[in-house]
Parts: sequence; C-alpha cells; structure tokens
Amino acid sequence: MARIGVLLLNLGGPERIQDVGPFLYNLFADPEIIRLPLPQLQKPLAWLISSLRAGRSQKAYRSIGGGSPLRRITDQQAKVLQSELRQRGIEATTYVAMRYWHPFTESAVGDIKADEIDEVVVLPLYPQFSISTSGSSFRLLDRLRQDDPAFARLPLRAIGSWYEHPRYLQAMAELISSTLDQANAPDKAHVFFSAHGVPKSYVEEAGDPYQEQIERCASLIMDTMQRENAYTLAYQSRVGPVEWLQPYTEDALQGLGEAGVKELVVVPISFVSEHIETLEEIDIEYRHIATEVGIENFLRVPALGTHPTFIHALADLVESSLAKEPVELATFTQLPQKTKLYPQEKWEWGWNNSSEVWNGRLAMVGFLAILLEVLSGHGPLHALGLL
Ligand SMILES: C=CC1=C(C)c2cc3[nH]c(cc4nc(cc5[nH]c(cc1n2)c(C)c5CCC(=O)O)C(CCC(=O)O)=C4C)c(C)c3C=C
Ligand SMILES: [Fe+2]
Ligand SMILES: [Fe+2]
Repeated sequence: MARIGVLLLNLGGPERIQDVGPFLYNLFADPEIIRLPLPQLQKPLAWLISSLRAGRSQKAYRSIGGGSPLRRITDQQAKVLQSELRQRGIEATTYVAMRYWHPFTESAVGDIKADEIDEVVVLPLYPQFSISTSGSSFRLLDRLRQDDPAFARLPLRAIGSWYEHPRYLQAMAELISSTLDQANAPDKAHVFFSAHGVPKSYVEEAGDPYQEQIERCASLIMDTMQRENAYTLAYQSRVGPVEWLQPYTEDALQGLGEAGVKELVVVPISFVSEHIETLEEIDIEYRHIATEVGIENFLRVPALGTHPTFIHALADLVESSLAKEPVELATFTQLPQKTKLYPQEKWEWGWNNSSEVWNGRLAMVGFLAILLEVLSGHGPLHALGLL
C-alpha cells in the first residue's frame, strides 16, 4: 500500500516573546509579503522593519499570554485529521509545514523523505487562496522540488482552495448559529465577517483571487446557515502605508455603530485557528472600538480548531484529491495578471506592477527615511501605525 503524506501548510507564529523579532524577519524577507525591485534590498529592509515592529508585536503577543497558539492548534488538527483518515482506511501521515516559524516547511519535507513517503497531498490550512499565504508556501515548495530531485520525483497533489466545501460551510454555519443564539435578540444580531486583508494591488494587479473567494465564502456561509440576519464583510490587520482591501474593519464597525446596531457576532473568516488576529486584534482592539461606537453586545465566533465537521471536510479533501491525478503546484501559482506597466521577470507575484513603480521610486528615499526614524524615534511610520 502506498504511504501517503499529507502536508498541512500554515503560516506559523512565534511561540515565545524572543521569537517575535526573528519571526517578523522571516515574514518580511518573503517577496510575497513585500516585493522590492532590487532583491538585494529585501533582507536589509526585512531586518529593519522587523526590528522596528518587534516592540509593538511583542506587546500584542504578551497580551495573549506571551506567544502564538498556532503551532499547538495546528499540531492538534494534524493529529485528529490523521486518525480520521486512518479510520477511513487511508494509511496517511500528516506533517505540519509552517512558512515563517517552526516547524519550517523545509523540515517537514525532510521528515517526508526520511519516512519514505510515496505520495504527497498538499493541503493549505487557508480556506481561500491568496498569493501572500497558500501562494507563498506553494512557491517555496516548488523551489524545494526544483532543488531536490528526490522530492521532485514524489507524485504531488496540491489543493488550491476549499472555501466552497459543504462540510467546511456547515461547520462555520454551526459555530455562527450557536454564537447567534447567545445574543439577546438572535434574529436581530448583525453578523460581521472580518477577513484578513491584503494590499489592493494583489487583487487588482497581480490577479489574486482572494477577495472574490472571501466574498463568495461569506455569502455561501450565510446561505448554509439559513437565517435572515443582516451581514457585513470587512478586512482587518492592515500593515504599512499602501491601500488594502476595503472596507477596513474599524471603519465598518464605526458605520454599524452609527446605524444603531447594538449586537454584533464577529466571524473570523480567513483562518481556521485562533491566532494573534483573533485573540488580540478582534477580542481586544475591535471590541474596544465597537464599544466606543455604541455596540453593546460584541460576541465572537470561535475559530474552527478541531471542530469534528471541519476535520471531516479536511479528510474529504484529502480523500478526493487521492482519487484524482496528481496536481502540480504551478496550477495555482500562475495567476492571470490584470495590468502590466513594466516588463516583468518570470515570477510576477507580490507587490508588483504599480507597486514596483512605487517601490522603485521610494525604496532609496524610504530606506533613508526609515534610518532617520530609527535614529530619531519619531516620524511618518510611527504616525501611520507601522512601527
Ligand atoms: C489568511 C490569512 C492571512 C493573510 C491573507 C495574511 C496576509 C498578510 N499578513 C501580513 C503581515 C503580518 N502577518 C502577521 C501574522 C499572521 N498573519 C496571519 C494570516 C494571514 N496573513 C497569521 C495566521 C499570522 C500569525 C498569527 C500568530 O498567531 O502568530 C504578522 C505578525 C503579527 C503582527 O505583527 O501583526 C504580520 C506583520 C501581510 C503584510 C500580509 C499580506 C501581504
Ligand atoms: Fe498576516
Ligand atoms: Fe495585526
């Protein structure tokens, strides 16, 4: 019987306060997160931004107990999924491959080789595809395959996105419904989907399907729930000075408060585990904003974690991918680019096109400005909330 490896892709998070700086460095060193016209600038800039942001991020991680719970939760998901697959008669072993922290993707691939796995199913723990998340991990795996003929020989089945899977939708609908039932007026409470944002240029220029998939996902969850509550979708966690997808969560909360909404049920939609953005940003920061604008009851739907219906959805995805032909990573990494301002190099993701213009003009000026800000402790990046 073929030995199956299920590679679960996730972002990773710092487990201790002292991990925050190096974790942020790994994140900003990824050209899928910040793309620069001069690759030589990537690492110095990643070092600079991570050093400058570390204090603020550490404060956030301290407020949730000193580290990210992501590794622990992802390990649990991996364990429960493995036993569900084995109950279905699939001799699979699950592996966790984080993009920016332990256990790194490289180490998961090393384990797959050491275990002499015959076939690999690549399953991102992101329901919707974005260049900045699943895309970045796919690209890394692609590079690892190019550099390693033994890994490249393994048949691989990549799953791009799965936000439409009926059991995933069912699990989300169940969690939202039971949170709605805790409201004082369950039929009137407003459902508020808060998705992680991405820069607008990812969607409009690089062809990231993320926004479309998020919008469709929110609407499918509402259909599945079969309740008449009004709902809003907004985007959280903006980083840096460029425009991100709108409406921003803080603005949407303000608008709902002004419209007289009193009860809100907040749904984290782009991620399946509790993490810094749910535990700190939603539960502390957005709750505070909501209270200030007159929302009296702020309820938050828990992330899926190891919800049994959700684990069944993941097992279904693995099972159906094994029934099909191998699917290479490139199937999902080549996106239709929407605008083209400059001749591009072969790989065209990231902050590209107009942002390359932006980057090109501002990189040097920006570099100097940041240095100045480091020395003075004041400046536009502090004002913009980046530092
Ligand atoms: C679908 C989910 C996510 C998308 C899309 C995404 C894009 C994205 N993120 C940043 C910048 C940061 N992300 C950080 C942490 C972080 N982000 C996600 C998810 C998505 N990111 C997760 C799960 C985590 C880890 C959470 C944890 O519990 O540790 C951080 C660090 C935290 C902080 O300082 O705020 C940054 C910075 C960008 C720039 C981006 C799209 C380009
Ligand atoms: Fe992020
Ligand atoms: Fe954040």
